[in-house]
Amino acid sequence: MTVALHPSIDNGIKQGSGSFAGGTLVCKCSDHPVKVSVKGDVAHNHACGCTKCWKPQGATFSVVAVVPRQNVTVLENGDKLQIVDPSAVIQRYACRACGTHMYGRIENKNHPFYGLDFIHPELFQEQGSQAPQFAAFVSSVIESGVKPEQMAGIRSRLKEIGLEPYDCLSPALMDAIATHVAKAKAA
Ligand SMILES: N[C@@H](CCC(=O)N[C@@H](CSCO)C(=O)NCC(=O)O)C(=O)O
Ligand SMILES: [Zn+2]
Ligand SMILES: [Zn+2]
Repeated sequence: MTVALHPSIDNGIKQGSGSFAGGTLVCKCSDHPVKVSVKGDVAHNHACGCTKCWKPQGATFSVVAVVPRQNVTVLENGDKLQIVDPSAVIQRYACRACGTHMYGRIENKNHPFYGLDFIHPELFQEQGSQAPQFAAFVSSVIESGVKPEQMAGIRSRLKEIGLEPYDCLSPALMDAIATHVAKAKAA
């Protein structure tokens, strides 16, 4: 049986159009859904195995990307949003009714990713946003109950669909974080 990762990638990665102009993220509520507008395409889209990122029912990974925070605007039913964990680095705003995370925001101005919001592109009503590029925090799925002996199958399935598995972020993002830290130390 094929390993289930996430419904939006289990049947293969659908490439982005390359000209996605943005769209509207919609939560899972049939009544008064939360709607969030995002201007422009997403960046660094990836499958994430960490315990904190929102996953749809039954998924082992989330699919999460970043956008500039000034491009994110709550359009409708924002009164349903609440912060999941105010002490987390990424403050995730979730719908109180259905639990869907609509956006995650970093308020620490010294954080390497300050200025970027985390969103789940599968919630776009529109098609064509950037496809996932890699898989992050893969070993962390064990913290959600995956058995260590399942990891070889999970890593090989990720590679099969074109997502290189990493146990933290991708080398490019880890380099960006280290560069930020080095500059902060030198200042
Ligand atoms: N093993 C932990 C890892 C959690 C973690 O560090 N997650 C990252 C990536 S989330 C999007 O890629 C992170 O930056 N977290 C900060 C935060 O969640 O506030 C686990 O699985 O919980
Ligand atoms: Zn909802
Ligand atoms: Zn995550």
